[in-house]
Amino acid sequence: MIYTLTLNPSVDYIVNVEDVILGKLNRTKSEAKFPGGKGINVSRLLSSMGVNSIATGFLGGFTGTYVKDYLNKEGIETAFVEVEEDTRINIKLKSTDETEINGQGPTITEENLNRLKHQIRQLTSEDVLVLAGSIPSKLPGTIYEELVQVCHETGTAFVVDAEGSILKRVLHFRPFLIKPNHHELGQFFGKEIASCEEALHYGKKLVELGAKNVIVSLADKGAVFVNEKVALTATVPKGELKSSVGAGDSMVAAFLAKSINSGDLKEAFRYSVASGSATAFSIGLGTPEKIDELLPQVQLTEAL
Ligand SMILES: Nc1ncnc2c1ncn2[C@@H]1O[C@H](COP(=O)(O)OP(=O)(O)OP(=O)(O)O)[C@@H](O)[C@H]1O
Ligand SMILES: O=P(O)(O)OC[C@@]1(O)O[C@H](CO)[C@@H](O)[C@@H]1O
Repeated sequence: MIYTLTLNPSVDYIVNVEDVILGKLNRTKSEAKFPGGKGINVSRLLSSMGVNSIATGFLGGFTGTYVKDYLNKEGIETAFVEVEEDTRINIKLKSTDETEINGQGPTITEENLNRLKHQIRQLTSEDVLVLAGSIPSKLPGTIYEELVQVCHETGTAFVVDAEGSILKRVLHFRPFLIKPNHHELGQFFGKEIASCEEALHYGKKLVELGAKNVIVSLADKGAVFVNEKVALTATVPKGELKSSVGAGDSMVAAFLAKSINSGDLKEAFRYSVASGSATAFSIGLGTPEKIDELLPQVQLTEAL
């Protein structure tokens, strides 16, 4: 079974305002809300592709109930640890630019955390754990490392989608997949990374440091894939950017779904790029139909 772990889920409130004027009353042109948080987005995308997963992490209050009910209505099994305070609301403001304001999230007690650790300890070598998103400020900064250590002991394959400083701590445990964007990759190496060539160069270093498969996304500039056997660059489909929220998570979900079903990692990468763009061209997550429509625009080139 695939488990997705979102330590700090959210209700994403996506508002479209024509021209935001700070310090004034602005009215929305359109608005939408969705359950959010990176692991949750992975579960939702997997579900739309017919792949089951169990979503876990911490949820609380009326916003937590909204997230849980929404997922359950979509047929996604949940195993969240309930916390007392409300799950956060993250504002995604789409105007001429995209602006995000992410909340801090609820307090997580030691007992809450122990319950989660106990859950993760029950996973086996038959399972895959996707750890995605930031670590809430109330939790120890080493939590991913601790959980990944448990996966290492139980033989559970794991995927990490998180910022560079977190990646640094987990690479030696040999994640099945990591998916930094070019900013996160740059943060990892203390360099600015702006092209697919640079991303390939540093992506290969992540493989040397322990990652089994690495995808680096560069938004509309392309994406790269590296493992011990191949290095590929991909073109990215052209279209109207509606909201990139969840685009990276959609890449992770599609790669997992395809690689588990077919074992063909190149095709999984191609599908993953189409999936990222399907979401970027949608309000909310992309659909399998949209992914299939965009797939012909994703061309792979083997890098030397
Ligand atoms: N403007 C765009 N045009 C086409 N595709 C895009 C665009 N922006 C994002 N994508 C698609 O989404 C994928 C992920 O985008 P990006 O590199 O912004 O990742 P990310 O920063 O992890 O995303 P997120 O917004 O979810 O945090 C890209 O590889 C691409 O397939
Ligand atoms: O605050 P974090 O955990 O870094 O990111 C949370 C978040 O911005 O990421 C998802 C998109 O990837 C959204 O659904 C959610 O609001």
